[in-house]
Amino acid sequence: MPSTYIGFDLSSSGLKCLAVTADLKAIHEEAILFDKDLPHYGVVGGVHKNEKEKEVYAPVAMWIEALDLILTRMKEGGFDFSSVRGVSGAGQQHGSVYWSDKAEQILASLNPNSSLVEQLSPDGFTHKWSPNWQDHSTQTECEQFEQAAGDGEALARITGSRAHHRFTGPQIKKFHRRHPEVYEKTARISLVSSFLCSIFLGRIAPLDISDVCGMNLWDIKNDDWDQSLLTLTTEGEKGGVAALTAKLGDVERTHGKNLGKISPWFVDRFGFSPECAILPFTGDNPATILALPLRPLDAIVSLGTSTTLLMSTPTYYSSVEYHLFNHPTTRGLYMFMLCYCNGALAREGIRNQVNKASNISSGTWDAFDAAAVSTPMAGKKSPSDPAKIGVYFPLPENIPNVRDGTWRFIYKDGKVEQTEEGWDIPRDDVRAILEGQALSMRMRSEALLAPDPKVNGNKAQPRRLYFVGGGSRNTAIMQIMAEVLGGFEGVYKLDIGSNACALGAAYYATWALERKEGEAFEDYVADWWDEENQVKRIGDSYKEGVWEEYGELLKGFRLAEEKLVKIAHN
Ligand SMILES: Nc1ncnc2c1ncn2[C@@H]1O[C@H](COP(=O)(O)OP(=O)(O)O)[C@@H](O)[C@H]1O
Ligand SMILES: O=C(CO)[C@@H](O)[C@H](O)COP(=O)(O)O
Repeated sequence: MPSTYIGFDLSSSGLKCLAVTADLKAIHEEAILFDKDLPHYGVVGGVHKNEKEKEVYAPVAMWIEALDLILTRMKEGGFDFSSVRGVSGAGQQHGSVYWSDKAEQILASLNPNSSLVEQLSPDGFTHKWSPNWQDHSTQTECEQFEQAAGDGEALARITGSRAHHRFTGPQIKKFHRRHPEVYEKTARISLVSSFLCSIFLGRIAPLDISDVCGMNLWDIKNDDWDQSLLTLTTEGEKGGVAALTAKLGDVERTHGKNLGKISPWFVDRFGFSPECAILPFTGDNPATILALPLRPLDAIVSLGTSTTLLMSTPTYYSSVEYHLFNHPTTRGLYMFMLCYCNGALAREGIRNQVNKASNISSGTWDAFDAAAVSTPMAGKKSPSDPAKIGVYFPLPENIPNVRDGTWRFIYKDGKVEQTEEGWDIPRDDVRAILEGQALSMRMRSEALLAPDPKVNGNKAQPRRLYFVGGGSRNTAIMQIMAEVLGGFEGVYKLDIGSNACALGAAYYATWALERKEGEAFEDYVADWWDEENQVKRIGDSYKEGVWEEYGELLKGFRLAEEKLVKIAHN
């Protein structure tokens, strides 16, 4: 049996695991879906919601039980854990886990005859929930963060992002305001990525240098915590900054560092080699960019619960419009990200309405897809018809920062009007949601894709457009989004697209252990990259005339969004 390397993805909807060999061939995939496989937690989409307080949170015990279950299934399926040389992983970003002072001792002495959940929960934690990235309960804290830095732009210059409800700094500040005695009793705070890593390591793991940028606390350029933001976070809390930095622990600045050997619990219970190495675990989006040999101007659209647009860039050019994170493997590179709360769930909402209108009861995508491809661009049956523009936010949104709702517009002769006149609802909503989601991404990535006469001529579009995530199973969705976004070298989907994040984590583990002295991650992946088998070309993305016509529609979309922000500002 050749050596293998595994990557985990602890995402919103489930826990996924993927194993590769040193030449980056995927050999095994496994997934646990929280709603279906662990129904006793009563979650929907992996989370609980308190609508009144705009809180969204997940049970930490469910994640732990999922880990035991996924490994059990792999073992029962015949997976040979003794072949695993290294483990890495990824976690949904921004979520935090609150460990008790007993946690280190429990982690270090796990009994292989008992499950993880029996041993770690509840004594290992001071709080049994982890705030989820869909949480919108920290408006006050976000305002304080931006004021402390000067404004949103200034905060983005320091931390890579303006203040966001889901970011861990504002969440921790709210946590000690709401539960001061629980905060005080908390010995350590992990991100979801370092939480999962800690279980494998048998001690609390350091935070990852990329994932730490999702906290609004890390000064990216100075490579350290921002002291004034830590002070703000701990305001009114008697332990102050010293207590918080002790709870947060170290941030691992060495990319690909071998953090130590796997905890004996995994050796005894599942047959891992005692020599198996644990590598840093990063955020789900940083891990996704590791699943492909991304070059400058290549863009990934990840169609998961959240919908994200990801790029790798050497330029630290911050803005309130998007996020910059440290690249997970390469110093001096940054990950550019747009992240929408209303991704897959919003698309599913329209799908359900279309199915209901056609008396289709199951969650199939056929009627949605048929409506998507048979509706003309912007719902215009003839050139003189007004264009239809729709914005669908079943959840409050970050981009732009507005409340939940649905807004329909028509656009003609340079003017937008909010109206449902002429709309065939829900049929026209299908094309409108896909175009609207892609137009928003196009509008906000234009600066990074600035025209370059040597590369993309005079068109602000990506080189290659890659689709990943659950929605990359859907050709109609990808086709329409690709027409809006362009991609002068074509549109591709990753073969294991619905598991890109776990794949990126498995590549990270492989590179960390197998690289030659000083070999960059990009070079390692490029050496083993098998274009024919790892990606599928879906077609030409840039269609002359179509992309330009969407450029015209973008002017209407911009006006519609301006109107919307006025009506629905959070
Ligand atoms: N055939 C399909 N067409 C469109 N969307 C799909 C299809 N299959 C799955 N999805 C979407 O993929 C989403 C899950 O994607 P995934 O990347 O696994 O999510 P996450 O990593 O956020 O947990 C589901 O919410 C579903 O809407
Ligand atoms: O909040 C963000 C990124 O800022 C989300 O992308 C989360 O990281 C969770 O993603 P999924 O589990 O939905 O893919």
